[in-house]
Amino acid sequence: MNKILPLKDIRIIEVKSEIAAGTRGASLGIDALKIASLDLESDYFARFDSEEVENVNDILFDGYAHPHAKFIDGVLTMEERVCLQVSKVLKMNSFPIILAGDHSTAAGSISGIKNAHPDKKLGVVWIDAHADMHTPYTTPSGNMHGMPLAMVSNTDNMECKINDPRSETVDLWNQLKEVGGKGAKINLSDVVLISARDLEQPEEFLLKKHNITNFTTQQVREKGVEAIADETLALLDECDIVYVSFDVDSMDSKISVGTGTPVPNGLSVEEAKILNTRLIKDPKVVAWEMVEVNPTLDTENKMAENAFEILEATTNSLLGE
Ligand SMILES: NC(=[NH2+])NCCC[C@H](N)C(=O)O
Ligand SMILES: [Mn+2]
Repeated sequence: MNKILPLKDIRIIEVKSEIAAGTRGASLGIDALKIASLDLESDYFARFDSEEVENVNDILFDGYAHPHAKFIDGVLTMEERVCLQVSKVLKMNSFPIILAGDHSTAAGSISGIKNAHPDKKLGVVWIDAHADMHTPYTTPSGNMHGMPLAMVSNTDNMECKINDPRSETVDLWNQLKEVGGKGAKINLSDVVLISARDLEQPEEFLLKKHNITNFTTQQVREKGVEAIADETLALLDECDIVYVSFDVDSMDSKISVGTGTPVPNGLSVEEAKILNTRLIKDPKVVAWEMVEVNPTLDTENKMAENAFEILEATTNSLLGE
């Protein structure tokens, strides 16, 4: 193992939270990545400082009280904690690489970025099988990992209302939208989706309403991964800074067995690697996140090994290696 001194000050933020997923085990994803790094004989986790955000996973034992926003009280606590940590790392002039369990805490990451850069226009690249734009009023499952982009864009999507959440749920939802400061942290029109292929009607509605681009897996193949990365960044041209969120379920269900909501027709490991390594080279990108590795659904830690390869390659690309 050869030690390489980091050029940029990278800080790893570990968020072992899994309360907002529909299946159990995503909190173990970060440790699965560490095991993968050892099996692949990498010194990755010795190279960077890392800090863990304390989780509230114990509330899972009590059962949920809000059917249209399961464990929303815990989600609120986690968003606040992640927001604080991400904001702190950015204010230290470091680059946060966030390794998280379920995708809901990406709302905390985005709020933290906005908190550190209140005057900058923030764009989001969301590489995911899902659009994660539901609200308690539209969710088919009540799982809040399907809602982070609605939380940070101050979206209720009442036009597509199908659920009637209780007033206690609505109160907590309104508090969630205020984490890191009042009002929207991003505009949905400043989101680019890549490989989102399992959307419900309320999300399709938002895509149309805000003119959101969703590059399909087929387009990635036809145009080439590099071209898609460049087009994505060009679409966010008016944004001052960019956050990249990589949900491992963006990869095809043949490889993404070890994740809670796998979907066919996704990216290959190689495509995901090229995409992330290319995107992170853009100086506008201020934070990168990987989520939803769930080793309890996997065999022989395959997903974490693939995901780790992408993590290491992406980090090296950031460092210019
Ligand atoms: N981050 C994720 N894996 N999200 C999956 C969301 C699935 C579905 N749209 C739901 O709301 O339940
Ligand atoms: Mn997701």
